[in-house]
Formats: sequence, C-alpha cells, structure tokens
Amino acid sequence: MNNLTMWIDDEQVTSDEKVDVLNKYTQEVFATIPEATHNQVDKAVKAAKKSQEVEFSPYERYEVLRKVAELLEERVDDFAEVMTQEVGKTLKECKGEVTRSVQTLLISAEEAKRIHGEGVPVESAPGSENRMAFTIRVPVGVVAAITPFNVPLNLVCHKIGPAIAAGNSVILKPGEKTPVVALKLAELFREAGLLKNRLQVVTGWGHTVGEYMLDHQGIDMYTFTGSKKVGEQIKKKAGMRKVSLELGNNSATIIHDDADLNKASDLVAARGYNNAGQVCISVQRVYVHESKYNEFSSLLKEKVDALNLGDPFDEQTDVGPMISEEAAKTVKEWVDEAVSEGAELITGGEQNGALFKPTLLGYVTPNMRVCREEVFGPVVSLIPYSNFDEVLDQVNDSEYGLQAGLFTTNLNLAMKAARKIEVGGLIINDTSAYRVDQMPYGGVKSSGNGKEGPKYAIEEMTEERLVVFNL
Ligand SMILES: NC(=O)c1ccc[n+]([C@@H]2O[C@H](COP(=O)([O-])OP(=O)(O)OC[C@H]3O[C@@H](n4cnc5c(N)ncnc54)[C@H](O)[C@@H]3O)[C@@H](O)[C@H]2O)c1
Ligand SMILES: O=C[C@H](O)CS(=O)(=O)O
Repeated sequence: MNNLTMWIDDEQVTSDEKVDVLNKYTQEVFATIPEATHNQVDKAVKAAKKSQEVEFSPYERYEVLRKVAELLEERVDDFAEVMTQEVGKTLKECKGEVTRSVQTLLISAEEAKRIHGEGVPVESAPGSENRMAFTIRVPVGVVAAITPFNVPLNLVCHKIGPAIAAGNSVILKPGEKTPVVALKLAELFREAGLLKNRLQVVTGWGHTVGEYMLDHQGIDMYTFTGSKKVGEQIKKKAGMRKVSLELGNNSATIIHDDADLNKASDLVAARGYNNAGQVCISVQRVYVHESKYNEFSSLLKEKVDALNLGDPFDEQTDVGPMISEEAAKTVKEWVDEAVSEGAELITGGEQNGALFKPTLLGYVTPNMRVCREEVFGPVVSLIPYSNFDEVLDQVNDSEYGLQAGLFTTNLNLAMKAARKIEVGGLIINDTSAYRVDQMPYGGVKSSGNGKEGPKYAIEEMTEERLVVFNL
C-alpha cells in the first residue's frame, strides 16, 4: 500500500490523520493520503506568497509546462493504471484522459507565450491628446485549485496549466477519493524543474482542508470544479476575491426529425454511459421528435444493451463501477422513483455494490428527479416532443446551463437553438458531451461562471491593468 505525502513549502510532508483511497472496483484500500492540518495549509499559503517574489518569465513557464507534458507522455500507461484503480473508469478511457492531459499542458505552455494586453486610444479623448495607454495582464498571485473525483488528471491540468502559464503560484487540493494521479503529476513538475513553491499540493477532506483554504485570506483566487452545493459555499466565502466555478449540469441533447438516427444513437450510447455517467456534460435528458421516438428508442436500446459492465481493467468492459456504493444506491433510488411516477424502464435499472447497469428510461417527465437534477450516473432519459420552439423551452427549463447537443441538418433551426438555448456551449450534430481542451468551456446559471480552456482560464487567472502615459 502507498502512504502518499503532500508537497508543502518545498518538502514532502505527511500528517497524523490519514484518508484511505479505495480501488473502486475491488473496494480495497490501495493508498492513503494525509489529512492536511490547518497549520500546513497556512504554511503552504505563506510559501506560495513568497514564491511570487521570484521572477519567472513567460518563456521559462512555457519550458516547464512543455517538459511536464513530455514526461507525462512517456508515462501514459503508468498514470492510466493508477487512475483506473482510483476512479474505476475503464483503462482505455483513462489512457484517453492522460493523453488529453498532455494536450492541456502543451496548450497551456503555448499560451504562456501569448499573454498580452491591448492598446487603448485615450488620445482620442479631448484634452488627452498627449497621452497614450495600453493594458498589461498580471498574475492574480496565489490560486487555490480545488478539483473533483471524476476526471482527476485532466481537470487538475486545466487548473495548474493555465495558472502556472499566467505566472501564479498554485495550491492544489484534489478530490479526496481520487488524489493519487494529482500527486504523481506534482512529482513531474518537480522533475521538470518548476520554481520552488509555485505548485504545492494539500490533501484531505473538503469539509476540513477545503474549508481551511476558503478561510485563508492569503489566497487571491479560487478555481473550483465540483458540485453546485460546494460551489455556492465557495462563492459566499470568497467575498471580493476572484472565483471561477465549473459546476454540474443535467445536460440535454435534442434529436430532431431530420437527424441521422444511427449516428445520434451511437453517440448517445457512447457519451451517456462512459465513466459510468459521472461526467458533468454526460448525456442525461434526450428530447426526441415524436415522429422518430420509437425508432430512436429501439436503436439506442440495442446499443445500450451491448455495453459491458464490470472490471475496468478488462478490455471488454465499457462501463466500470461508480465512485461508491452510496452513489450507485442514490441512482437506483432515482430510477425506481421515476418508474413509480410513470417512466418506462427500457433497459437496466439494476445495482450491485458500486456497479450500476447502463439504464435507459422512456417517457420521462420534467418533474422527475432524473430529469430535473444532475444524475451523475449511467442513466439516460428519453422525452418525446412535437414542436421545436417548445423543446428549446424544455431544455431551458433547468437550473443548469453547461452544454447541450442538437442533431439536425437544418441550419436555420441550428442557429435558432444557438441563440435561444441558455448554455455555455451548444454542439450541433453531436451530444452535449463533446469537449476538446482548447475550447472555451464553462456554464451559465447554476453550472457556474468563468471559462476553462487554457487561453480563457489565463484571462480568469490574470488581472488586466491599465497603464497611461502623460507625455
Ligand atoms: N463543470 C465542470 O467542468 C465539471 C467537471 C467535473 C465535475 N463537475 C461536477 O463535480 C461534481 C462531482 O464531483 P465531486 O463529487 O468530487 O464534487 P464535490 O463538490 O463534492 O467535491 C469537489 C471538491 O471540493 C472539495 N470540497 C468538498 N466540500 C468542500 C468545502 N466545504 N469547502 C471546500 N472544498 C470542498 C472536495 O474535497 C473536492 O476536492 C458534479 O456535480 C459534476 O457535475 C463539473
Ligand atoms: O466532467 C466534466 C468534464 O469537464 C468533461 S471532460 O472530461 O473534460 O470532457
């Protein structure tokens, strides 16, 4: 068993209290992490602040991030195997996540060289003829990055990459259920020669270690990915400090009457169940035009039935365990409740420990929890509709707004949806779950605020400062 250590003030340290990290398939403990104390968090913040005094040029930041990307690329298999144990998602998916993380770091490295302000034409104002002005972007300072369990490497890279590229010092608190790959990544930053204390990692529970971070006034910005509940707490506690929140969603995808049903059902089957549905943009609510509902439903059922549930290390497995038995039980409760309220159980609905069978529900209505709230499990709900304008309203009838998908060949309808659907991103002819790492990514309403994607995250993680010359 691995007794892991944190990185605080340039040292590998532990603490008396420990948190077990389980292999999510076998449920055996495969590592322990220290529960950081209040003093350790304080020490990390002070060390981060001090590290800001050392010059770190954009090109040096580029070099370190590029080097970490190279080191990670050499260790894809090693990282993926650890991730499969701690998350429970399939080995092939984990390899995909590590490969994406390499890209996120490389894009961040490139963006480090492109941080710039802009000229401001103050001289055009009467009386300001002898002045000139421009903006510069300066680092915010100490950034606290708090990350969730489900995508434990790439979402960490989406925070550390841009924060380092922008010239900040970062204190990372990874999700307590999946902290191991984050700690391994921190080692790569050391190996790559990152300046002292530009990255520190504290581990432990959110309600303790996370809260110590929220209470520390030495932190200049919080970048958080996780649940709406915790996001709200962070926003309250941050006060006037900067906050970037990437929160949940109950993602909708529309299948219009002109859609390619084969393609649409392939993509829904692939993106409604990967990582056991524990993806913030996972396909959850699928609105199908009534004229195609039966055909789409049987095509999709066939593809969902073909998904193999089981050991994530087995190459034949498509869907591994959920993060815990407790999470799987909640999903079971919501599915049973929907069926008792009149939904059709097309397939699935069975739970065994942390394993939950890929489930397809039909004739789901707006007030059912599987529709209204974020399921975060392998459950897709089909909802028939007759009128395009009305379905846009149904999609918007949600407190969330991260991404949505629309299958149609009609350009006018696609543009109408783009203007009307209240989301951070609309994906045409694919599901809500499309994401590549350079794109602007982030939600509206209860899905949060601020954008990720290194270029956009760097804007969040820097301040724009105006410089005016009186010549
Ligand atoms: N929008 C996105 O990009 C995105 C991406 C992935 C996951 N998510 C969301 O994350 C959620 C699932 O992840 P989770 O269960 O790990 O989320 P979570 O909110 O329970 O935990 C996220 C992080 O917050 C910490 N935390 C918990 N309580 C805290 C507190 N009181 N103060 C400070 N920190 C605290 C946790 O320890 C963890 O590190 C889902 O809602 C999902 O949609 C969103
Ligand atoms: O869980 C949500 C993630 O942001 C989606 S992805 O893994 O980045 O595609």
